[in-house]
Amino acid sequence: MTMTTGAASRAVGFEQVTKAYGDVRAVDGLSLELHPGETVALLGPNGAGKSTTLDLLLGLKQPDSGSVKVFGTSPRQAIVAGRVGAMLQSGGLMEDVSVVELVRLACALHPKPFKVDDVMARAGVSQIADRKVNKLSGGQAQRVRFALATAGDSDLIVLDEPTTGMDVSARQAFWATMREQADQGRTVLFATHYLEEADAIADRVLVLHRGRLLADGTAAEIKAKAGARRVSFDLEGAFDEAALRRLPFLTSIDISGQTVRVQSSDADATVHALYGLGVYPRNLEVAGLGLEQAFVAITEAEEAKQS
Ligand SMILES: Nc1ncnc2c1ncn2[C@@H]1O[C@H](COP(=O)(O)OP(=O)(O)OP(=O)(O)O)[C@@H](O)[C@H]1O
Repeated sequence: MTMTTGAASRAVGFEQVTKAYGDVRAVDGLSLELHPGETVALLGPNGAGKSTTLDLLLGLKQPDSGSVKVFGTSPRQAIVAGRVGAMLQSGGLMEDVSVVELVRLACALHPKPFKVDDVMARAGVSQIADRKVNKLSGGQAQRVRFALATAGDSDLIVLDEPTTGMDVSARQAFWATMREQADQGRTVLFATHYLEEADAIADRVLVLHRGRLLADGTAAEIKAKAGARRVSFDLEGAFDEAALRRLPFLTSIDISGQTVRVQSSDADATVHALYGLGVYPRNLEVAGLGLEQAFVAITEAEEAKQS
């Protein structure tokens, strides 16, 4: 991938990056470029390489080969320059300090800090300013990590499973704030297992599998890539279950009483064949896959290819 000098200084790029632990290739020839103002979700099954990718991006791990550039410099240089804010899953919070003391420290360390009160308010931790950080609930600790990640005017915000442990209103407030950050031209990259969040929030979705990029596009493009559609209908009276199971292009079928739900790689052909069985389906619905089903279809197809 080649970038012009101006674009390179604004972009975040992985070029043919590989990182192995013994025999396990956690990241395997990964190339991608992230742009200002993008909100990007990083998805993948357990062990796909998401955390390793974020660690490489933050300079916490070094690639075995390939290069990681953050705004045209190394991840370390970008962090020292205050261009990166991060919220990691495991990042322990200091013991025995209060929330406001910790946020003050993060602001003091940032080259382009925001006002402590603003950071606290944005992260929704003003009410617990004097609480010791080792006495916080899981969701409160996440909000404090969020405050630390947004203590200054960074250009890239990296979030690993940011909403784990947050209640519904905390999640909504969190994502509204992240949307503002992206609207102001920052790049927001988050790894998540909550596919509905990726669907609702991300402009771009990256699907990792065994360290490789399986899909890269909008949520709608990823759903289309999976190809399959959902068909559901009700049948009256007795019907031939075996014949239903033999319908063409089915990738899955679930028969529950009189209700049948199938997933088909060619819904038109499946529905046509259904009428050919001489049954009269009621409440027939044909719908695209949700991001979660598309994700499962894409990763399972890849597993099947590799085994
Ligand atoms: N320090 C390590 N030593 C050895 N193997 C590791 C190490 N860290 C990660 N791995 C392996 O590398 C692969 C990628 O792990 P990684 O944590 O990046 O995946 P992930 O997508 O973040 O997974 P999860 O969704 O479970 O958090 C896995 O097979 C994991 O077992």
